[in-house]
This record gives sequence, C-alpha cells and structure tokens, in this order.
Amino acid sequence: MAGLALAGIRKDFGRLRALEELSLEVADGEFCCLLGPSGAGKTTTLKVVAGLEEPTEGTVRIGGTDVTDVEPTHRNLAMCFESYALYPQQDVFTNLVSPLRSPRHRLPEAAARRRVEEVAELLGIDALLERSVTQLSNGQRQRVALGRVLVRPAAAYLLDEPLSHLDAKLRATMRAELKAISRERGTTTLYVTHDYVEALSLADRVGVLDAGRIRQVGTPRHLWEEPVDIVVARSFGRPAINVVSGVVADVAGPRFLADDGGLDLPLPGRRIRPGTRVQLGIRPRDLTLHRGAGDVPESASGSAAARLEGTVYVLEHLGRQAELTVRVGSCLLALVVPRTQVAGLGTDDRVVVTVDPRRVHVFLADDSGRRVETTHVTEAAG
Ligand SMILES: Nc1ncnc2c1ncn2[C@@H]1O[C@H](COP(=O)(O)OP(=O)(O)OP(=O)(O)O)[C@@H](O)[C@H]1O
Repeated sequence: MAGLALAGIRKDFGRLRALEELSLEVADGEFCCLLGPSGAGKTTTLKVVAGLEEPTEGTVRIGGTDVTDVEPTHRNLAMCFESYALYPQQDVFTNLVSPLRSPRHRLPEAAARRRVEEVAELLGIDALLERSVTQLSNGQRQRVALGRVLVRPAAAYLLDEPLSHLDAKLRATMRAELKAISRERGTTTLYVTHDYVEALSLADRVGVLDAGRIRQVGTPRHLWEEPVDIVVARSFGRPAINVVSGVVADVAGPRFLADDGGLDLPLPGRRIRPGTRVQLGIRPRDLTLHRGAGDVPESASGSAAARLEGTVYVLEHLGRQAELTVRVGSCLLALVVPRTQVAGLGTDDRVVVTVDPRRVHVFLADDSGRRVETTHVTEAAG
C-alpha cells in the first residue's frame, strides 16, 4: 500500500470550476472519507487521483512519486465508482476473478479462486457466484463491483459511494466489514460519500468538500467538536445543528441576542466584539428538555445553563428517542431526547429548554461563516 497526496489541484470543465486549490494527504494505511453534498466535486477528486480526469493545475502523488502524467492503468489503484462497470454477459465469479487474470496480477487459478471465494463470502455474495450479473439486484451488483476492488492488491483503494444501493441494515454490516478489512490489511482508502454517518463511522480522517474546496480535514471527533465554519458544522448531525441569527452584546461579558429577542444567552470564553453579527449553532443533543417551568439545574460544566422558554411545535417518536421541535420566540429549535421524557406531551404545551453556553458554537455571519474559537477549549490534533 502507499499514501496519496493531492497538491493545489484545480479542475475546470470548460468554464465550470469543479475543484479549486484542493490539497489532501492520505497517509499509507489510512482510511480517509471525502464528505460533501451532490456536486461538491467528490467524484472529480477521485477521478483525478485515478488519472481518469487530468487536473488543470496541481499534482498527484502516490507513494511519494509524482503520477500526474502517468496513465490510469499504471497507477496501481483499485477503483469502484457508483456506476459499477461489470461485464453484463458474464457470471459473478468471472466478474470477480477477471482483475486477478490481468497481466499485472496474473494469479494461479487455484489461488485466484480462493481469493474470490474469500471476498465473496465477506460481501455476502458467495451464493451468487454462478449467476449472471443481469439477474442481480442493484445492491447485489454493487457488492460485486466492490468485490472486484477488494480481490486485487493495489497501492490504494478509491471507492465512490460503494454502499449507496444497499438497504440500511446491509449498509451497516458492510461498513463494519470494510472497516475491519482496511484495519487488517492496512489498506490506504479514499472513500467518497455524502452520508455523514458513513464518514464518521468509517474514517480515520474526513475531508469536508464544498463547492470544489476542502473546508476542513480532521478526525471525526475534531470535526464534530471544532468545526472550522458553519458549512462543516452543518455537514454532520441529524437533525442538523440549530442555527439562530443574532448579534453579540456586552452585558457583563459577551452575550448572544437573537434577532427576534427570543434567545439571550451568555457566550463565556468568546472574545468577540459587541455589535458583531453572528449565527449561533446548537446541536440538538446539547439541548435539554424540562417539563413545565420547574427548576433548572446547573449544567455539567458547573456554569449556569441558559434557560429558554418555548412551546412544542412538532413531536416525532423515533424508537427509544424522540425528536422534538420547540418554538422559542420565532426560532424553531430541534432537540433529541429520550422517549420517556415526552410522554403525554402535545403540540403547543409549554416547555423549558436549557443549554450549557459552553457547548454552543458561534459563527461569524459574514461570507466566511468562520467559528469563533473558545478560549477554554484546547485545540485537538488532527
Ligand atoms: N465531465 C464533466 N463535464 C462537465 N462538468 C462536469 C463533469 N464532471 C463533473 N462535472 C461538474 O463538476 C462538478 C462536480 O461534480 P462531481 O461529480 O465531482 O460532484 P460529486 O460531489 O461527486 O457529486 P455527486 O454526489 O452528485 O456524485 C459538478 O458541478 C458537475 O456538474
């Protein structure tokens, strides 16, 4: 296996700039996910690494060697793109074994068969080896395409949404398998997804891609706790982070005042000039629900919890948890709470919601959307 490095990549398709100043390093043996919405440039990035698209500017290195001008077939990468390229006239076994029969890998027949059977079992397609690929479901086809990648030794694996056609249960199983395979084999993997759960559960590090630019690269924990800007913060979590527009005031220290006056809370540890327009970000799981107007305890960190009064707007039961939307002033705040807490609660009931002010994020309301650092939090590595 080998590490990958993209430096200063720009990719133009005519007048459309798909990638800009994109730099990313994937260490040897690392599992790196590229996360971003549709059109962000994820597939284009993979194609540039694979050599299927030539960058307008910048360099690609594999194992330290500049391969920018090297043909795709000589880059020693195994790829699986979303539009799985399988041989339609062949059975599953032939599709899986063909990469091992190529001049580059030519394995003895018995060894190749063993390898195919091993990978097929791992992917749960061992009973389908004799079936023609035309008789497979999309999910089965996708697993065959992934199998074609996993059978062969390569410098690195490039995977483009390889689990997108699987149902939720199978996807979770396959995620665990992929993670185990990469750990056991020390595989270098660049994995594209628009699903943040997939990125957080699979990756050693995640690169958040938006409009052709990498916003931040870091460990899942780093990105979750210290998103560099509002785009990164919005990329993780369901329901998404609550965002409320307002301004910073100085009332014995910085405070956040929502534009509609509905939210007013201290911003401990933030050095930010009064009058600055900001957007407050509160994760749904950082909000605590209190029924009625009862006492509000101190927050876990010992600082006073900020108290918000509101009414129930929407309540949805999701297994053992409930998702609640509370109207505070004209803001709608999403919360995730244990189901037992919402028994008997109905629309328009009055509730109190608290939040530890140290847990909220403050983003500048300008074009940068940059997060204001908290002086109490030490920088995490990543
Ligand atoms: N061959 C091409 N010619 C012209 N424009 C292209 C080409 N390939 C991609 N693009 C454009 O480049 C941008 C990035 O596309 P890309 O496929 O990399 O996005 P993506 O993040 O993989 O999206 P998705 O999740 O929808 O696959 C898009 O605006 C897309 O329309």
